[in-house]
Amino acid sequence: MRLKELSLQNYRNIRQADFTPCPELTVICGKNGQGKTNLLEAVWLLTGGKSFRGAKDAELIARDQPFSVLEAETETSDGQQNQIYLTVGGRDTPRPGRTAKRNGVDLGRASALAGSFTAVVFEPGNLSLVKGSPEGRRRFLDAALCQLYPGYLAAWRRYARLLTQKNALLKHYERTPGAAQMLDVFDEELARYGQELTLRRMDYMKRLRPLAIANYRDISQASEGLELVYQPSFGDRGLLETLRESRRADLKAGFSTAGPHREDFTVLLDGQPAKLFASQGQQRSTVLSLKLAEASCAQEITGEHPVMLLDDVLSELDATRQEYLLTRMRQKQTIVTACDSSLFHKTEGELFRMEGGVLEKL
Ligand SMILES: Nc1ncnc2c1ncn2[C@@H]1O[C@H](COP(=O)(O)OP(=O)(O)OP(=O)(O)O)[C@@H](O)[C@H]1O
Repeated sequence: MRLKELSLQNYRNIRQADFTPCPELTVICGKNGQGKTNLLEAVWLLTGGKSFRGAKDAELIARDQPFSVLEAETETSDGQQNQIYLTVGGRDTPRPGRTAKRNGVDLGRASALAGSFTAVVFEPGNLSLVKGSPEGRRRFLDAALCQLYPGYLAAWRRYARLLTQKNALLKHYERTPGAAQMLDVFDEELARYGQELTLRRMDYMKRLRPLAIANYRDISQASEGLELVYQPSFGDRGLLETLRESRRADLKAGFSTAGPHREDFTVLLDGQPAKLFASQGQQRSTVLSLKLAEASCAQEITGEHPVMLLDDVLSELDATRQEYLLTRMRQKQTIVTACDSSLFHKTEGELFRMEGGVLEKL
């Protein structure tokens, strides 16, 4: 996958910019708060996903403007070109929110762009993948699986809705006539969709694990070993049996205590839980290994390597780890932001400077 051109108007602090990234490594350098991440975020929006910073649509529009416009040309590895036209409109405009056209055809919501342009983003917030709550690790797997299998999102939504309903019933169990039978029905349905989610996650982990381990070995020059262990919520007897066995615990807790919404994966470094012991640099190396593995998995499954968007990736990495990344980044289209451009002078990447929302090729 490749981004050939992107032009922006009134996107956050960027009034107007024309960006032609290199087919391999492109570096956006500049001081803090100049608009480097804003540019990466704009590229990410072309995937149809929400802002990776969790921003609301209105925050994406330059402060005193009614809407922003993003126009892009992308190309797949077999030469298929797509023209993407995406607008973010304020509440009072004729097209509020994020809407998109692809090759002149109106798609309505920008989320319908999913699949036409793919990217994997690394941003400093991802560091919580290692030390943060299981929810972040589940979100990492779910986001990757939603991009790869459209059916996954549908099953996930069904499961989430059923879970909310079951939890509401558990709260009002004593006051609801026929509650036990209703719980039986919920558990059967939850098991149906939940089992699908867990099996997909485990299958994905099987692919991701060796790639992430190899990436970590390369990044760290084999100075320590990564291991990932998925913890499914059920064993050979299946999810339905586990849900039935958890009934008493569910009633006591007032919520559903078992299922894919409680699963997690453990990250180990040299056999020790990274959650407890990983240093800043080791956390960063772990997340990078996972993100690079995510991109390789996508290529294995879809045939298309996503564009890598790496925000402030090199800080806290020692010189050996930085060098490994800089050489590896050359192989696929990668857009990196950095405050310190000197690191990139040894590479063949193209350099841009972002200053006060103005992008300039160096
Ligand atoms: N909707 C908006 N309208 C105008 N300016 C905005 C808007 N949203 C954010 N900004 C401005 O964008 C700037 C931040 O840009 P960005 O997050 O891209 O910084 P950065 O160059 O990546 O910096 P750092 O190196 O610190 O991460 C801030 O000055 C902020 O005020």
